[in-house]
Amino acid sequence: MPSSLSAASPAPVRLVIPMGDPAGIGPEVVLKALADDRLTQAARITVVGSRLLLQRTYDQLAPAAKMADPATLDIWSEDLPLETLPGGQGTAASGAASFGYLKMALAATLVGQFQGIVTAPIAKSAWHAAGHEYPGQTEVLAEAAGCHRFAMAFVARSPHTGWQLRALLATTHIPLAQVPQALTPELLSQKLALLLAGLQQDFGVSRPRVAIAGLNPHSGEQGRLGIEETTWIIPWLQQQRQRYPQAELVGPIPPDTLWVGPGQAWYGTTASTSTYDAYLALYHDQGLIPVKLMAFDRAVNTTLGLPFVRTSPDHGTAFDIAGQGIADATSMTAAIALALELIQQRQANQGRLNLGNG
Ligand SMILES: NC(=O)C1=CN([C@@H]2O[C@H](COP(=O)(O)OP(=O)(O)OC[C@H]3O[C@@H](n4cnc5c(N)ncnc54)[C@H](O)[C@@H]3O)[C@@H](O)[C@H]2O)C=CC1
Ligand SMILES: NCC(=O)COP(=O)(O)O
Repeated sequence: MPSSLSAASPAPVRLVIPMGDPAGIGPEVVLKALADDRLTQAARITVVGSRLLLQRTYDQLAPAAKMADPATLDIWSEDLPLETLPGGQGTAASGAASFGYLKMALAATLVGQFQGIVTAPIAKSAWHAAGHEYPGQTEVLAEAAGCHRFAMAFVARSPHTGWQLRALLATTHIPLAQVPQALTPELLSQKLALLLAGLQQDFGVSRPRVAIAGLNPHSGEQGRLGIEETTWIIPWLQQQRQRYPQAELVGPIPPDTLWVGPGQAWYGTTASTSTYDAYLALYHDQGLIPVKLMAFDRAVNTTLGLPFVRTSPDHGTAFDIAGQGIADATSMTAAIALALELIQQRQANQGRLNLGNG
């Protein structure tokens, strides 16, 4: 929990949480996270979902787990017949419901009712079954905000050392075979620009140091194990160094050794060889395997480039354990806490701008 959270913010921060797939662990982790008074005192939080389901989740699980009582929450309820939800699997009905919650939260955020959205997990397969062919929530948010440049980043603070891991994925939900075609100098330039802006504006890092992964084993071993590094990634990186003299851009680092420094800094096992303010991974699993290995219980997914703050837990709907009361809400709690931090940081930036203009 960041120490910067305070109930004494100048204006109450307003956050909205679409409840995610009703057949997954979203309702449970939302109620567990909202049992933390530090979060509910620091912001006015609205949940968009099914009041009936939240109540049923509370009635079934609260005796054994610390949960917010839905009666005490601000809930915008879009109720659905609970008998249409077979427990523990995503369906067209659950996908339609979670899509509807997201759209409702988004519409209210776009007209300024909320400064941030914390999305609980949805199942892409359930969305597709319901006819919503989006790769994920990120693309729905970006499209509605009219945002063509956006990026998926993961942030986690080590409970062992306090070090903050930040990783951005250059490509996300596409088949692995499409990654080499999808990766272009233009795309990487766009993602790097978003990362540097996010580090400076949202995380207060004025002279960012960023490590950029290679694509191939050993970063191509001088063309013997892949040619992308020599044909364009290394020349592209040279250009970016000239473009951003205030930043230190290191790479392409062999993708396996890239994560040695973060692992050491995360666990504090040995003196860290080298760490960076952020890591730019070229595809989903190149970034998310190490992030989840270190921080599955607490990493937060955040979207850079949107006009509002968006965070989400790093885990999915966990249909296999839904309704059992054993879902860990640490990542959901961290997602709400990070949203509050980012909103406070943006308010502080705005305050500085206003003072400068005055
Ligand atoms: N933020 C989001 O909306 C995300 C959604 N997904 C979606 O979730 C669905 C399931 O994806 P999976 O790959 O199975 O990942 P998953 O994260 O739902 O589950 C992976 C494993 O981790 C466990 N797990 C997950 N969250 C947990 C928690 N809070 N506490 C305890 N155990 C937990 C599950 O029981 C399962 O064994 C997919 O449809 C995927 O699209 C996946 C990742 C993020
Ligand atoms: N692997 C991250 C993930 O699935 C989250 O995607 P999104 O719904 O936040 O776009």
